[in-house]
Amino acid sequence: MAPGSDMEAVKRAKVLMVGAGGIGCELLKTLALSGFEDIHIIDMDTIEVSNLNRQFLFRQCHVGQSKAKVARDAVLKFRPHINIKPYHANVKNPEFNIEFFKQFSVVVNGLDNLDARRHVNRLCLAAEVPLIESGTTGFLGQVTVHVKGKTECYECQGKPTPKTYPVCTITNTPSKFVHCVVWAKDLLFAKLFGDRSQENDLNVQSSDSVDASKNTEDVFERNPDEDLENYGQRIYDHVFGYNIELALSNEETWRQREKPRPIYINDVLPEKSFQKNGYLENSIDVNMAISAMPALGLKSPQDIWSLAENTKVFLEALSLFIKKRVKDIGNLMFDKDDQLAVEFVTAAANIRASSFGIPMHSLFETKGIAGNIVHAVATTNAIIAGLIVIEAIKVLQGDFNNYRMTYCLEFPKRKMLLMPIEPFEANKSCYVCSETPLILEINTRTSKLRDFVEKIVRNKLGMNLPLIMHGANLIFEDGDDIEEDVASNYARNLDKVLAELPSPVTSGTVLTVEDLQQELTCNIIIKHREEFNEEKEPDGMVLSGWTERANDKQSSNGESTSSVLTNGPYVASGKPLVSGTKRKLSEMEEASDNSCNPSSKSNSADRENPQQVDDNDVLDDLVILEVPPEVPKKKKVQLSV
Ligand SMILES: Nc1ncnc2c1ncn2[C@@H]1O[C@H](COP(=O)(O)OP(=O)(O)OP(=O)(O)O)[C@@H](O)[C@H]1O
Ligand SMILES: [Zn+2]
Repeated sequence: MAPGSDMEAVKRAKVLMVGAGGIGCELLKTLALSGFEDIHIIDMDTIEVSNLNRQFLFRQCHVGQSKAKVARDAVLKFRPHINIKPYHANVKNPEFNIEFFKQFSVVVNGLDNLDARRHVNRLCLAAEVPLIESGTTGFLGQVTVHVKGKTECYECQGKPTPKTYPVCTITNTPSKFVHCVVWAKDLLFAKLFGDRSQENDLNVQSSDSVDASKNTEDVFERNPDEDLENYGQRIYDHVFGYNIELALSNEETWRQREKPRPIYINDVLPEKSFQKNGYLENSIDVNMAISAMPALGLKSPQDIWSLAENTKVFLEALSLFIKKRVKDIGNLMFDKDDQLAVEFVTAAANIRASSFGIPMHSLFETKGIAGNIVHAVATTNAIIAGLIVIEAIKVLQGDFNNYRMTYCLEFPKRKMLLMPIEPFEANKSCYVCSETPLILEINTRTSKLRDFVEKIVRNKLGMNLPLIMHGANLIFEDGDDIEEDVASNYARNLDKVLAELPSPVTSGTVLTVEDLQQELTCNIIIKHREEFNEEKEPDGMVLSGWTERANDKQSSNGESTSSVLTNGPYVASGKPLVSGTKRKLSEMEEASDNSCNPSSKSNSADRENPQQVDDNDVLDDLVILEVPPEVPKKKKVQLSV
């Protein structure tokens, strides 16, 4: 319960809690027990069995029900007289507009993805409602306070891009198991079962291998009269045998690297023992999740399968997708909760690993890597929830001098497990909370409006329902209520290159991009540029102006400083809130690893410092900096007395 003097503000407050998962359950309980009496909850999910170990407001009997509603009911049992209003919905829905947000005294987030966090940040800014943000990953966590006009907004600091890898490392020169998993998941799985119209680097081999592109054009298509067994073997031999042979033909690549070994099915299963086992014929219990393992006698997800077992799982899973899930093919995205997908990816990653002399892993481990899973720690969620409530109370009291962003560390430093830091002031060039224009370097003669909308407006700027204007001309708009002829006009525009739009976009053009729901407007100055570096600038365009980089340099990292944290990972301020799901290979880039250059063999051992959470490459939800921010160079908020 909040101290007596705080109680009035707490009792009167109307709180919006977004997300009723790991942090949200703790938060709702702590809010209720601290004296809050009017709480609205938005969560779009239903309860899953896997939530029960830490989302303690939920029980087995609630599986399948709305998290927001069940959380409300659970808390009303011990605080029956308070008002809790649940919304089983996506916070990005239009009903949660600025007017809706304005009714609240404070918004508290218990979310798990960047997209929703950015959206809530924008609505809080527009509605002028204070926001308390939070995030946890394993033992690490953080809480930040965002009050318009007083502190930075959630987006004032650049969000780190998730851990990424150069395309050539994935396609040609994997050196770690994670590279094989990314290949299996984002290339092979996507190629066989995903949207075939999407670009896919699976076939990229050495640039001089003319045959590669010729031969691989149709290889993933199943011929109409081809039986499943032949198809599976053909794919196997192509990706693990033929493609590796091709890669080997580029001798320069292997001058300083271990050569991979091509693997053909006849080498692994000379007797075609999988046929004898009847792997294609096993009937599947329709009530069970479709799985390749039972028919092959593989029981434990913790076991590391042999090459032969991986080969059988590969063939069986491929066959099951075609026999049992043919409707999904063409639309599938890898999902860590899809057993058959995990089996296929595990097998494919292991076979590739074996080819490159990389140790193989179990299905359990592969699932963790492929799904970016960092196991949640209930106590971290509880600590973070407590800190959120403490900051919410300060915000309600207007106790501006005492706002703190707080980091929860894995190991105590100077006997402190929680690191409180004064909040930063707003970044004057933040495109979200200031009006600074952005600059986009782009090839206006080759890039289509669609590329601009997808890569910049949606991905980089996080806009939900964008509207794009060139002067007074509307060139694109998204929404349900657009008339048919206008919509088909926009659709035509999307397929045009920028310079050939009805009002041509060329160097010097200023585009205005708006999201009315988020009440966000940005001006983007276009600069034509002919060429881009495929590895370093995979989008084929570069957005700047928002001095994310400058901030990074200024802040912490350079001058900041507490020696307190020097040896350990440090959770960067305001950052750990990046979603770690479904990355495209085209977005992949790993700054320190330029393995495309054959002479720059990456020294993975150097990078495998167990102190840095880096390696298993599973920590996408949290940003770890190697240098701690003690005395941030970035200006702190001027505290008024
Ligand atoms: N756009 C959104 N609108 C509403 N709720 C959201 C939105 N995005 C995420 N959430 C909710 O935020 C919560 C985050 O909780 P948490 O991180 O514990 O994830 P989880 O889905 O419960 O667990 P896990 O990902 O480990 O299975 C989830 O309940 C999720 O439904
Ligand atoms: Zn900002």
